[in-house]
Amino acid sequence: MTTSTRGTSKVPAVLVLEDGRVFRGRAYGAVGETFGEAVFSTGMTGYQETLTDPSYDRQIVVATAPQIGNTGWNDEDDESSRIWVSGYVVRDPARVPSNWRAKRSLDDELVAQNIVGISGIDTRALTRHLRERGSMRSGIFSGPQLPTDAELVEKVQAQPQMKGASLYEEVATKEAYVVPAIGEKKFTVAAIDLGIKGMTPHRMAERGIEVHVLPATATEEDVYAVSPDGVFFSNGPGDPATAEGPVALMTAVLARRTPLFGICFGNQILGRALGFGTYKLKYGHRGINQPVQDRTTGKVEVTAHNHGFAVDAPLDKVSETKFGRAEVSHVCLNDQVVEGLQLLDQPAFSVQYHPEAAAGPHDAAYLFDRFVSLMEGQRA
Ligand SMILES: NC(=O)CC[C@H](N)C(=O)O
Repeated sequence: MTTSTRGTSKVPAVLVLEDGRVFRGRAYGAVGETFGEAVFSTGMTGYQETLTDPSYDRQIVVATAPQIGNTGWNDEDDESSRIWVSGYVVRDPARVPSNWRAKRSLDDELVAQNIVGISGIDTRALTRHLRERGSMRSGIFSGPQLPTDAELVEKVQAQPQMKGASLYEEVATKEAYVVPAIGEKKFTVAAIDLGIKGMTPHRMAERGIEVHVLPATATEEDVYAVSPDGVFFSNGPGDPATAEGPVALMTAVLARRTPLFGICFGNQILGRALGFGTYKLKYGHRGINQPVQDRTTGKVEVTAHNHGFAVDAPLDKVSETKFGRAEVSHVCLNDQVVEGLQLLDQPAFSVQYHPEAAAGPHDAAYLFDRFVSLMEGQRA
């Protein structure tokens, strides 16, 4: 049974990590139990976009910003049809949301969508722990009577790991749909939904692209049935090493030399289609303040990230792949992680981060223009 906590709950809650560390707090949102990979996000704004991003499926998100919920919940900013995080960890929840667009409080929305959270946690200590030990399996448990910590740790340790998890089919649309171009239609794009965020087709539509969003299981025939000028592969949850179907589809698209753009999971799939490996980062990149350098121009941009895996490609040389020469186009300046790939002999590129970034920043929006240029180039 779930009840609203309104940020003032007295119901005890615990966050339990798989290495045995336990944080005690109070119930926030729905009361009950939930499991997921504990990951921290450094965004100080945009929690509604974060919580509704399908790439957070099966993750318990820790907000490093100490106050959460101040602007409540509105009917405009969702990135998909529901909240996908499996749990939410905050320090100091707002008791009274205040924003002209707010329709309800964040904790009421968490209750309505049955999302178990915890508040009153020292999120700074927790983040430092995850930074030192790495992201790990965790659980939130709330209620008047909780089992012993040892029993809860055992429950957490029985959960599946994120490494090896195949989740994109679970979150993707089952039916194809069309997002019409805004203004004059200039291009048609087939977008493979692996967990797509609503802002992505919108950013394309703003540039005169009619976007045909196709299920994750779409075939080469489904893609070419819409006569696309370009093909897009979206962000998505889980381990890219499991994405055999999308890698095979992308390989077919590359063989036909159709202009191609990928974001996040889509970047990892391009990496794999080119023959690179992927690996799990210790604690990932999540937030809206990550510095990335576009090595093709030398410019540095501040960007939105949400990834726990990365592509293993050489930074210091052009690679020969079965689709010609490829290079690392973007790199994260915090840790030199690969943040983008581009082919030099055909029109295809991808980035590991989020140019659609609904909550901003918008430094990377030029990447959608780059995609448009590739499609224009192919027509010329
Ligand atoms: N936002 C995404 O597409 C994330 C991709 C992948 N699930 C990762 O964690 O790296």
